[in-house]
This record gives sequence, C-alpha cells and structure tokens, in this order.
Amino acid sequence: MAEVQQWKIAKIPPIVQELAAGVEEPPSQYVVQEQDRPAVAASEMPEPIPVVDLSRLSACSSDAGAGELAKLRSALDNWGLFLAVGHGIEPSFLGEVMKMTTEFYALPLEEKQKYSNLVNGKEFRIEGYGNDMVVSEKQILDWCDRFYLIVEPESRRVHSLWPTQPPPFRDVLCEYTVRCREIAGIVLTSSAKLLGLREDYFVSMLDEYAMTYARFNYYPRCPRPEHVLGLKPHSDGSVITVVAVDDTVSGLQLLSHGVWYDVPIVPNALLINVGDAIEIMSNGFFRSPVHRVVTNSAKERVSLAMFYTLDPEREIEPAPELVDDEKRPRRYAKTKTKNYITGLFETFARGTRFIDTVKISE
Ligand SMILES: O=C(O)CCC(=O)C(=O)O
Ligand SMILES: [Fe+2]
Repeated sequence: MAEVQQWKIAKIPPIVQELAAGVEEPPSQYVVQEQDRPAVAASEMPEPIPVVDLSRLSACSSDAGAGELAKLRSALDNWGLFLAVGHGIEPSFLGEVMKMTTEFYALPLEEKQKYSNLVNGKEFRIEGYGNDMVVSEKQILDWCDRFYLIVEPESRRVHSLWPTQPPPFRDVLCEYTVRCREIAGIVLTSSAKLLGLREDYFVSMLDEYAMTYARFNYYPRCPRPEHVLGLKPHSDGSVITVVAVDDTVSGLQLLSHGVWYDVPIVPNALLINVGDAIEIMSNGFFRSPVHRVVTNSAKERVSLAMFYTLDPEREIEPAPELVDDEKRPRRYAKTKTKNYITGLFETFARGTRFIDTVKISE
C-alpha cells in the first residue's frame, strides 16, 4: 500500500451543508476580505470562451479537424480552458453522474461521515468527504464541501471510501472514469500537436501509474453570496481537468488580465482546463487558468472535477523540445509530482499558488 500523506490541522472545519441549513449570516471565518469579495455581476467577456467539438478534433486530418484545432489553440492561448461538446458522453449518462452527486450530498450526515477525510477525527488526508484543510486559525474557509476519490489507477482505489449509497454510485463512477480518460486523451493529443511535440507526448505520461482524482463539489445556498467564495481563487495542479458542471446554476468564474468573468453554461458540455503540470511541461506556452466559484442565495450547486495527474514519482519539468537557452530558457524548476500535489494542498489552504514556487522567470 502506497504511503498516504496526512497533515495535522489547526482545527476541524464544520461541514458547510450543515452550517448553511442553520445560519442567517455566514460566520466570520467564511467572510472574505473586502478586496476579494465577488461582485454581484461579473464582467462581460471580451470574446466568448470557445466551444470545441472533440469529435471533429479527433478527425484531425480533415478541414473540420484543422478548424477545431485552431479553436483549441485560441482557447488555450487566451483562456486556458474551453467547453467541450461532441465528447461522446450521452446527455442521459451525464445526467446520471450529476444526479448521483446530488444524491450523495442529500444522504444523512452520518452516512457521508463514513467516508470522512479526517483520520481518527483529527488528521487531514486528501481522499474522502469533508471540508478545507485548515492550516491556521485565521484561514478563510470556502463555502463548499467536497469529496475526493482516487479513481485511477484501479490498484490505488480505496474501496472502503467508495460509497455504497446512492446504489449506482460505484458503477457510474467506474464508467465515467473510462469515458473521461478518452476525452483527456483526445485533448492531450491535440495539445501536444499544438506545441509541436510528439502526438503522444502527454498521453504516454498518463501511464499505468498516473493518478486521476475525482472531486465532487457541493456548494450550498448562501444567505450572503457577496461575502463568501464557494471556492477560493486557485489553479489546478493537474495536467488537465475535466469538469462536469451543474447546468441549472452558474458559479464558476475565470480570471483574465485581472478581471473576473463568468464561465457560461452550455448544456451537456464539459469544461476542460489545463493545469499547472501542462503549464510547466509546455515551458509556459500554455497557462493554467486561475478560477474560483461564487455562490448564490437561491440554489445549491454541484460539480465533478476529474484531475489527471502524473505518476507520483515522476518529475514535472519543461519538455526539452520547448526549452532553448537563447530564445526561451527554462522557466520552471522540476518537482516530483507527489511533492507538487502535497505543496499544492498546503499553498491552496494559504490562498497562494504552488506554481509560483517553481517559477524561474515569467
Ligand atoms: O465547481 C466548479 O465549477 C469548479 C471546481 C474546481 O475548480 C475544482 O474542483 O478545482
Ligand atoms: Fe479548479
């Protein structure tokens, strides 16, 4: 059994879903500083986030494929994310995935606590159900609960943490994992092409030791949405992330040139963003987008993010093909994936970005 990182925590945060059911004002530990508060309306986008059809992307030798690849380039150059359609997952199955997420959170607290992310009730580990890792008394907490599971490789699944309720959960998650991996493969093949790398450059790194984490997010209604954040600004530590979002309520926002924009809802589309690992491997040609989630007072929201990360023992570093000592020197130091992920959780709790600690230059 591989070692599992655990952290001593400063305090045990409440489950926000329980808290939200009984308060009229968010407690002070959720209230963000004045300058970090979300505006009621986000700015209008200077240009829409591209919607990329993955079925066309895979037909890359055709004209349609070339056009779609150009859209992907524009999405990754300008935003670091895009909305994917033609991804092959039927709307009814995507509906099941969202339904089981909602149903999991609707279970009684004692049922969910069986999968707690606290070991012996006091040490934090990444996997499991719960809340923020609290590293300091002053930490501002996110208005959300989350449930992390390692879904790949299969040998790393901790079956005791896989819920037995709602009944379809395990089978649906297994199937969804297979489907999402195909999607990740298509996007990573095209991304390598855009960078002038061997087509399988990234895909071959997602080998049998590479870890995929599923994170189920639950954002309860908040009586004061303008005072809290569902999820604080961050970038993902993954190579890429595939997110299924609630298509009845928005909340995800993206930072670009200092301005926050709402990511629109496109029914049955998946949201795909590049993560820090690809920013580093691309030597900064692709940027991992900073995003956050805002809440609302009318409706709860759920999402499911699948984070594709490398073998924990593998180094993350710029592809040698994209480093040129004269024209484009190496911009990031190398870090072992497991250290990157550990560091990411610690910096996330502090509200900073781990990628800044490995940057050599802008
Ligand atoms: O809930 C969302 O839309 C995004 C979630 C997210 O950014 C994450 O889980 O890292
Ligand atoms: Fe994220």
